[in-house]
Amino acid sequence: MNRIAFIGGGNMATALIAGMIRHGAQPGGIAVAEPRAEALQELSREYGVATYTNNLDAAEGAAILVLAVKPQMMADVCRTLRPVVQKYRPVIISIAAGIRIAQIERWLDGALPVVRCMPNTPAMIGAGATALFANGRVSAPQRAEAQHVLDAAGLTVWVPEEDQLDTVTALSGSGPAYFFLMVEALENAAFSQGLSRETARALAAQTALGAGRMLIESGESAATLRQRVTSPKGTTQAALDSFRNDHFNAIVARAVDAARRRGFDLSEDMESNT
Ligand SMILES: NC(=O)C1=CN([C@@H]2O[C@H](COP(=O)(O)OP(=O)(O)OC[C@H]3O[C@@H](n4cnc5c(N)ncnc54)[C@H](OP(=O)(O)O)[C@@H]3O)[C@@H](O)[C@H]2O)C=CC1
Ligand SMILES: O=C(O)[C@@H]1CCC=N1
Repeated sequence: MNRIAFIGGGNMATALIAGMIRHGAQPGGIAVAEPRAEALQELSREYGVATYTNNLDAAEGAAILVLAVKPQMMADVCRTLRPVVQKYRPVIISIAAGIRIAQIERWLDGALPVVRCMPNTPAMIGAGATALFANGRVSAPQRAEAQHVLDAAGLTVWVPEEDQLDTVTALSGSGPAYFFLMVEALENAAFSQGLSRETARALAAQTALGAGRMLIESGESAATLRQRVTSPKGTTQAALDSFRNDHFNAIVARAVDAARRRGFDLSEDMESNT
């Protein structure tokens, strides 16, 4: 694997680095730049990667540059990286929600190979889901390298249009939070009916795990698996009827649309602020 540098050493960068190391990447080939000294110490101690407080030092000579800072930081971070990017012309991988490839190229001052992707936090345990999109300047070997980095975090899929990444962000990027919210709500409902907090939490979490594994391992659709739980006129039917009466599908569709629109707004905000 070519030398890779991460700009930003927060949650997602750490998750991706952990995956790469688990899959046999050499720590010496991974550099991370990050302002927080404690985060750098932890990355160095845990994974043995090279750590820097200066972005340019980390990016020096890298063939792959992963931009893993908040969307609001992207313009400033890209501008400071210009000299090293123009010198080495690495493939750029951006994981920032909303930020467009055209913006990244403009902030980095030139036409560059850029892969924009959207991973999610289950990458921390190798169970991530990532969608990727590459611009026309990404070569086949660079595309394979980008995929290799994200493969270490879990499932990867390529999407044919960049705009689809806003929907991906609203689905799988933010999605873990929706399932956590559901588990919290189930836990609270069972607690209010008299189960202990501990028991409610354990049963809700294990139910999420079991349902998730069945979705992946059974090869059957969510609808089929749902129907198999639902005895006619039984308890599940009562709950599902209640969800339906409360317009569950419409609630979810509105939430996913809000997330998608927020992704679009994040890039627009950067236009007005930069
Ligand atoms: N969290 C998630 O579920 C997902 C996040 N993403 C995307 O990943 C990106 C990172 O998110 P996440 O890891 O959650 O955020 P974090 O805040 O955990 O990580 C970002 C890191 O970048 C550091 N940083 C800030 N300024 C700079 C700078 N100028 N140069 C280098 N590093 C800097 C931050 O340090 P400090 O804390 O000191 O500011 C922080 O440690 C975002 O763009 C987000 O949209 C994508 C998919 C899922
Ligand atoms: O909430 C966010 O903006 C980021 C992107 C996807 C998940 N977390």
